[in-house]
Amino acid sequence: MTQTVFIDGAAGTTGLEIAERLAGRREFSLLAIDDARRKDAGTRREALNDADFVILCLPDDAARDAVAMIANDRTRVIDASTAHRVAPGWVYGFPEVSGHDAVANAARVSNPGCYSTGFIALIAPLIRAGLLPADWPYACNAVSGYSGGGKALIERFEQDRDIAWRGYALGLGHKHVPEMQARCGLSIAPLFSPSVIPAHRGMAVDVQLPLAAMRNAAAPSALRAALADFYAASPIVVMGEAPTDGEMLLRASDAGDDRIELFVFANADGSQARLVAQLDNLGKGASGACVQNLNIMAGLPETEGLRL
Ligand SMILES: NC(=O)C1=CN([C@@H]2O[C@H](COP(=O)(O)OP(=O)(O)OC[C@H]3O[C@@H](n4cnc5c(N)ncnc54)[C@H](OP(=O)(O)O)[C@@H]3O)[C@@H](O)[C@H]2O)C=CC1
Ligand SMILES: CC(=O)N[C@@H](CCC(=O)OP(=O)(O)O)C(=O)O
Repeated sequence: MTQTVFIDGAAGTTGLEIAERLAGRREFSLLAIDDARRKDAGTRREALNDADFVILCLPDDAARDAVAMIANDRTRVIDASTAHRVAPGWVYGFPEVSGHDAVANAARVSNPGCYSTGFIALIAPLIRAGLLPADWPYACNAVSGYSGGGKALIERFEQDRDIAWRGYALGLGHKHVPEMQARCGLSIAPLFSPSVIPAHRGMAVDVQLPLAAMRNAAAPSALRAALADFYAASPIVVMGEAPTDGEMLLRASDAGDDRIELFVFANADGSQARLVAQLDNLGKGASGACVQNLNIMAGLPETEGLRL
């Protein structure tokens, strides 16, 4: 049976990429609203209540408003915004970490932030396995392609070709920190330093571990083995091949896909390690993850329509 999907915010960066991934899928039909009425509350309310599934690709306040407009208990929601990622009653839409069954049975799913996806993929399984401490002040650097900032940041980077690097969230209060802390079960908020590079898409998330100074931290080989074991069944979260030439590259021309690759690097005596996740901010970092969650909620194979 065909199920109906309404993407609220379909003209935005994340929404457009979801629509592309759903194009040609016979299991779903998209409810479209006239472009001139896409911000009209009455038109949206009708579509929000008609659809079997709603995917919110909106700023946080508009996402909260959209949820409040749903007046039936049939419509199921995936919210790509930050609004509900640590909210009670919402399942965190990272099935590999939250559990596929939890997502499959949920009425409300919050799609993870792009940076959070990298951090949580690396850290959550290792904390759970007792191989890293939950009470360590983790530090994380990350770079993102500018599409991570939506239409406004795309326009800015495409108009000012002179920006080579943009550091931000300099008050150390990036909006992804609460979900990183909560979903990894950390007692101390991670110190998170994001930045943007002049590439349309792509992301690297990098966690530095001074293992010798940490209580109850396992050796790099054990960290690598535990991540490989935890994600062994996943076609989406995979261990990357260690580069043989000593460098990792993000290429501005990279088309991206919906996987995330994890790496564990270490020094010779194993006293220091770096955990690195490489992903597409618009793939597993946003639109790919939305489609994966939609598939699971609809009882379909999780990789249908994904770019793997
Ligand atoms: N880009 C990314 O890599 C990621 C984005 N996200 C999240 O996804 C959500 C969407 O982001 P993104 O696609 O990048 O942002 P964009 O700015 O590209 O798109 C947002 C869209 O929402 C529309 N919109 C704004 N307010 C309303 C409203 N009241 N009613 C209806 N439509 C509205 C905008 O309209 P208009 O076209 O007129 O501006 C725009 O088309 C955000 O919460 C973002 O944080 C999450 C993970 C990664
Ligand atoms: C490069 C850039 O600006 N990135 C966005 C996060 C993108 C993302 O994950 O979005 P949400 O958490 O908003 O859903 C930012 O840092 O605000």
